Amino acid sequence: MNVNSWSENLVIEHWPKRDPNSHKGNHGKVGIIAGSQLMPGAAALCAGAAVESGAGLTAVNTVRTVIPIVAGHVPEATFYHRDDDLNGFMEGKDVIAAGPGLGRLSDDIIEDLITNFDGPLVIDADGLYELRSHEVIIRKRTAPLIITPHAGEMARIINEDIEYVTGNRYEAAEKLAIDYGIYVVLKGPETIVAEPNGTLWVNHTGNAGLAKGGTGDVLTGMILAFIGRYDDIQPAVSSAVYMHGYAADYLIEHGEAMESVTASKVIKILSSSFQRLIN
Ligand SMILES: NC(=O)C1=CN([C@@H]2O[C@H](COP(=O)(O)OP(=O)(O)OC[C@H]3O[C@@H](n4cnc5c(N)ncnc54)[C@H](OP(=O)(O)O)[C@@H]3O)[C@@H](O)[C@H]2O)[C@@H](O)CC1
Ligand SMILES: Nc1ncnc2c1ncn2[C@@H]1O[C@H](COP(=O)(O)OP(=O)(O)O)[C@@H](O)[C@H]1O
Repeated sequence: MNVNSWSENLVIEHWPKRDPNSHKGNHGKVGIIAGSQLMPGAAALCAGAAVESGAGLTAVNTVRTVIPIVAGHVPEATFYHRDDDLNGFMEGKDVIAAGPGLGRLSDDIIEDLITNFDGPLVIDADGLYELRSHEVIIRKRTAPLIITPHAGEMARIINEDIEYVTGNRYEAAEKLAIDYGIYVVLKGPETIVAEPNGTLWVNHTGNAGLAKGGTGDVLTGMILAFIGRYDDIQPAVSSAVYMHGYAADYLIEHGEAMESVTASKVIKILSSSFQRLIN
């Protein structure tokens, strides 16, 4: 098994410099399909993390009632009604993430994206609920697919129990990545990024303060923004995972109690985390 560590030096080496002559269109036109009436926060956290991670243009596709809530938290985002034609939302997007707080009744959206969106696609959370039933269209897809399951979601995708996944993390991530030809981000302490060829990258940042609802939604927004800014998928995904954990570690260094780490605080400290490590 080919297991590597994604280190601080690799994050710095791959960090894309912001060209002084660039404009917003050069830093990723990213789309987020997230949120539902009872989970508006997932969309707000995902969009907030994308904006704070450097995405040039962030568009959010969500239900009508959730738009004012997300806009109140992320005025930089633009919006698209969930009921409107999905092709219109896909148009012009460099990368799309779908799933946080989506609810489990929106699988037609996931199927449509896998089949018809020709850029990198990130699927997380509720978007993963029926993933196993899409094996055939996933194998046919040519553009990159990145999935970000926690152990519970991974167990459902591979039809094993959670104990199997937690006891066989490397094997499970490697096998699924190769079988489906996708990038698998198996979350948890020491998150693993598996490439479609089976190469594994393990992350060593982060702490148990992250074990709280919403931090995965933040990671999805970061992965989305990083993919929008990088040339290659794996360095983007591994660096986003690294900086998500690094920001949580930085909160603890700043005197935050592990109990009081929140997804919103992770977003707020991203800027100084990037500043300390990179700039
Ligand atoms: N503010 C908002 O709007 C928020 C919205 N959110 C949205 O909620 C939606 C549901 O997402 P979810 O991950 O909470 O699904 P959920 O059905 O509980 O888990 C499925 C199974 O997996 C298990 N399991 C979970 N993690 C595990 C682990 N690390 N290691 C091992 N097992 C683990 C879990 O086990 P259990 O917790 O029962 O022990 C259960 O059996 C999703 O759309 C998300 O975006 C949240 O982000 C919160 C903030
Ligand atoms: N004990 C831990 N140590 C380090 N990172 C953790 C720990 N627990 C959770 N995390 C990280 O926090 C995030 C949780 O994501 P997820 O389970 O999808 O939560 P949610 O869906 O509520 O946002 C993941 O990035 C995971 O790697």
